[in-house]
Amino acid sequence: MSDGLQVADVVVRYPGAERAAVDGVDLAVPTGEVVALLGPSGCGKSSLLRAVAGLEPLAGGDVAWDGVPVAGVPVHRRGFGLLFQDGQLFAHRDVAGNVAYGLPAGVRRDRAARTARVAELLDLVGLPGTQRRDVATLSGGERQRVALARALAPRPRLLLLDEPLSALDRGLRERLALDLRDVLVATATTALFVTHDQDEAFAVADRVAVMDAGRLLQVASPADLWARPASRRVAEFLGYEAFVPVPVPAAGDAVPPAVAALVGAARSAGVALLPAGGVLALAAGAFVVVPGGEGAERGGADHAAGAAVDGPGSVGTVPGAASGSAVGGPASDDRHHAGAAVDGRVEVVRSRRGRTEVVVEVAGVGRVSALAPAGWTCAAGERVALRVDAAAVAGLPG
Ligand SMILES: Nc1ncnc2c1ncn2[C@@H]1O[C@H](COP(=O)(O)OP(=O)(O)OP(=O)(O)O)[C@@H](O)[C@H]1O
Repeated sequence: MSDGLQVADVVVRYPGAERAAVDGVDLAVPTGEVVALLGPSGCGKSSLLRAVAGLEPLAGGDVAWDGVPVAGVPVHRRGFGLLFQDGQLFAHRDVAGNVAYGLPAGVRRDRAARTARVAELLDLVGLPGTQRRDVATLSGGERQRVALARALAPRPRLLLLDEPLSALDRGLRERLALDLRDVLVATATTALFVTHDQDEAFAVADRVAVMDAGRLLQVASPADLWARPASRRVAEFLGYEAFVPVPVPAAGDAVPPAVAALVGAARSAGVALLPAGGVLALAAGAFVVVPGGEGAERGGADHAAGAAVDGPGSVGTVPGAASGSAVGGPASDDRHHAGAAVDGRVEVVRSRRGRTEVVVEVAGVGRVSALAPAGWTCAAGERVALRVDAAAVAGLPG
């Protein structure tokens, strides 16, 4: 028998709606695991969460805990905790009163036990000593911490969180996402966490379930999802910004140097093998600016010579290309050389967290965001040398 939450072929349909909001979803969340439901607005994340909670009726499928269906069990009897975007604190109770509200009746009635447990929960969420604070005086982040303490108070067997951080500003959200993960891990809480923010999903969850148009597209650990998105749709949603077909092998076909460099670097770095007809997905940072243009000079030879496909799913340089900048061949395991063959035209220069990031137009690839070393900058219109960072490149099926 499986432990934890099992969602089997669940369908949620709203009256009058043309299509189901949740359309046959299967998902398991074993005890102790934190799973993020990630997807664009309207894809059905909240509907699925609410169906698990018992707040929406199932139009099909089953929800079970430890193998026992919970469909007939009322919301408050499921042993599931809920936390929403607005923690919905009780304005007429202080912090301790809000947290204590979540405690089981036995603990709530025992004054010493209640005091101790409230203090323990407030320590856990990083708000020690705030018991007597009026909740109206708390910041948005503090309010959500209190709401989290209240939700954890009854030790729910499953905590359902619906965009709990989305009302907060970005910096705070990032910090709270990490704190939230720490709290869930420290309390061994099984959790299903809805978000539309990739970074948040990756920061909080053990596994991420990517959802689109009522269906699950892929469920994997953050690292696996990032390295091996199952489809272009998933990759787009994770933030991959350019897609380049892997050249189909045909002796003598010219391959743009940037594409040759990408394929070479990806192969060298062990990116999942690229079948002929597959696609390379590039995230911001797949190209990195090489200051001083030393890469462009070396790349000049490649540029002039062009490159050619040399085997199934692989790319190499044509005979005559400078060997120091050969790309993609079995003998070339050098990312720097691979990338040094490439240059691009800067279209936009912007600053991100004090570092320069440029949008470059790269022949054969298109517009991509390239990262620059600290302290470096340039102007729109300049050509810059680029190298490939295979950590921001993934292979997709064609
Ligand atoms: N109570 C409702 N009645 C009718 N349609 C609804 C209801 N709630 C949601 N929907 C519709 O169901 C679909 C899925 O909505 P849902 O809120 O589950 O998506 P979501 O992924 O959580 O979106 P968001 O991130 O914007 O909250 C949408 O098309 C939405 O308009």
